[in-house]
Amino acid sequence: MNIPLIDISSLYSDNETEKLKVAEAIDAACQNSGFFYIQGHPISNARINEMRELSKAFFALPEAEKVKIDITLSANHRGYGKMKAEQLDPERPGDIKETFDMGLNLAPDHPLIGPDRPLYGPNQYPQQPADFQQKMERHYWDMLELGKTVLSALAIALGIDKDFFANKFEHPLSVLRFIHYPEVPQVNGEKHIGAGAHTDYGCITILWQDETGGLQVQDTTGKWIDAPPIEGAFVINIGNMMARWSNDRYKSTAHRVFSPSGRERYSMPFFVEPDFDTDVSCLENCCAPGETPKYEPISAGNWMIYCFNNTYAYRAEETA
Ligand SMILES: O=C(O)CCC(=O)C(=O)O
Ligand SMILES: [Fe+2]
Repeated sequence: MNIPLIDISSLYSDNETEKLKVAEAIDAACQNSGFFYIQGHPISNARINEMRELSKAFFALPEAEKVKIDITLSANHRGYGKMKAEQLDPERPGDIKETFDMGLNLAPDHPLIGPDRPLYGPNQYPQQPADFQQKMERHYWDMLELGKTVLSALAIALGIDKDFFANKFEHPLSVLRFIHYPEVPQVNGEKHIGAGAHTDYGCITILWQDETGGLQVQDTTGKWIDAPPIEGAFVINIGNMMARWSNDRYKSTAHRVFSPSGRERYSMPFFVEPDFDTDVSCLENCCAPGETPKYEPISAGNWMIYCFNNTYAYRAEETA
């Protein structure tokens, strides 16, 4: 299994032949490992450094400050997730990481908010620094544009209307997340897992990771393959929603963060997820005539809720 590095710059040009080449490279990667790197995207190094500093400053706040915006206080799954709040691999203890999640910031009285769509609502932000919200939201929208650009190539690759995905992000469920994996000393030579083995829930994930390394992807034989950091590149992987849409033409592959060194690490995934009510059912050309699709239709939002309830103890208790 290999994880190719794909230059997507021609997706920003008018050259249809070159776009098609990018789409074909992405198509092959999504069928093979479900993972690829991108370069030639418009997110600058300066921006990444700015977000990196913001993340570091946030996690360095006193625990008492961070828990004021704890994710358990949010009706729509936003805010600070403390150590072990998330258990990605049900076979292992909670993840040794802390997180901050933000998304589309809707005022509490927005008409989309209600018991039928519990993932919509306001964000929770720390009080300091003062420009935290502005920086987060600017990056959120820029990452969403990047996500939509990659999805336009996926639409070409899947042979569907090139705007099929583009018009499904009016009120996206997409989430920008900071993750901090603290330094963990090795005990009895035991290897340390920061994020347990899991697949992602949404369409695609666009991941920035720092220089530490530790991301691993499982191949079809069960072996773990390193997906090391490449400067200036993002790692992109297919999530379950895209696997459902494509009837598993595209693979939602298990991955984890494994840290033999136990060294501190920061990462920043952007989960590209469409509007709550988006119908996720098998694409017409991903199922042979007369064949039954592998997955039942479901709305994007209900799928996300189902997934969150399985990985967060606090949510499982609420819904039990
Ligand atoms: O931290 C990483 O590199 C990966 C995190 C991840 O897989 C996730 O949040 O879904
Ligand atoms: Fe993941």
